[in-house]
Amino acid sequence: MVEQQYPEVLTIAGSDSGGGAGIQADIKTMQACHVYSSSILVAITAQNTLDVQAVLPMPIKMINAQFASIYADFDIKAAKTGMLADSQHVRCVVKNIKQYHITPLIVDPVMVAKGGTRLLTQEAIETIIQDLIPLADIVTPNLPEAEAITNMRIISKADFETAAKKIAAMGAKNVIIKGGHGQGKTVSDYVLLADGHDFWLSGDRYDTKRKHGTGDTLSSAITSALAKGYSIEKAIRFGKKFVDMAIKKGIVVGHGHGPLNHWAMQGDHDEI
Ligand SMILES: Nc1ncnc2c1ncn2[C@@H]1O[C@H](COP(=O)(O)OP(=O)(O)O)[C@@H](O)[C@H]1O
Ligand SMILES: Cc1ncc(COP(=O)(O)O)c(N)n1
Repeated sequence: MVEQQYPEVLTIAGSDSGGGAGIQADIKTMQACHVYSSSILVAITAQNTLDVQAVLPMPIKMINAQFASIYADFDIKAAKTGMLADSQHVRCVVKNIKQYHITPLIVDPVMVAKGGTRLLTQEAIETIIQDLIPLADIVTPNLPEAEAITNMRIISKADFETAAKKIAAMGAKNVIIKGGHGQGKTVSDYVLLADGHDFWLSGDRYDTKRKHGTGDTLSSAITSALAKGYSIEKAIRFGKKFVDMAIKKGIVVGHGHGPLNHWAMQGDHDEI
């Protein structure tokens, strides 16, 4: 008999019944990155690749109970947040993050699903800014999320840099503004690190509608890499490579915004 230990990680997010985004994308990514994933469900969605058909936020008591269960038993090396539904649920998650001193923490401020359904109420954006972003080691907004958080339009490279500085001033240590919602042959994410060092992560923009769960996959790969002891910069670079491969080597599932291929880096033993 052989026993092995893997770094333990946690995702605090919503369930996607279609398996492409949310908790399911997180767990698949973490598994592929060879870390052990635990999960706290904040909301359940009835969802497929076409749209979100229904949303049910979990009772607050049940969220507190999940945190208590996890932290009574596991040695969580890194955690991430995803869909948090509304202000009350953001505040509940914040309370638990403080209570259990959860760090490093990656905050993916999920607001709207690819199909257009809101996954966070408008008023909760302010709660995320006030209460959650200051706790983030890394915050990973996409373009519309970064615009909502900073209340500015982001078009030019200079706009990305200004917006990232604004988010850093809100208390996030490191900021990634993802460029997936932009235009052009390449897709570029802008990274501003805590020490002021900044860089762009650019790659081919794949012409595909199979991009459901790209943000969840990126933030989960980064969380996994941090749990394995990578530096912030190395973890971010690894995350980008993981999501790039997972989009590039697509799989055929569903009739709409299809999921990614979380097996894409399997066998890449240098990286994983
Ligand atoms: N068409 C694409 N081709 C290659 N990479 C992409 C594409 N769309 C998004 N990405 C990458 O996927 C990650 C998530 O980006 P984005 O889609 O903007 O986030 P979200 O899923 O939160 O909306 C980023 O690293 C981005 O560069
Ligand atoms: C439960 C849940 N969490 C997150 C997303 C965002 O993923 P995407 O932007 O790819 O739709 C989603 N659709 N559902």
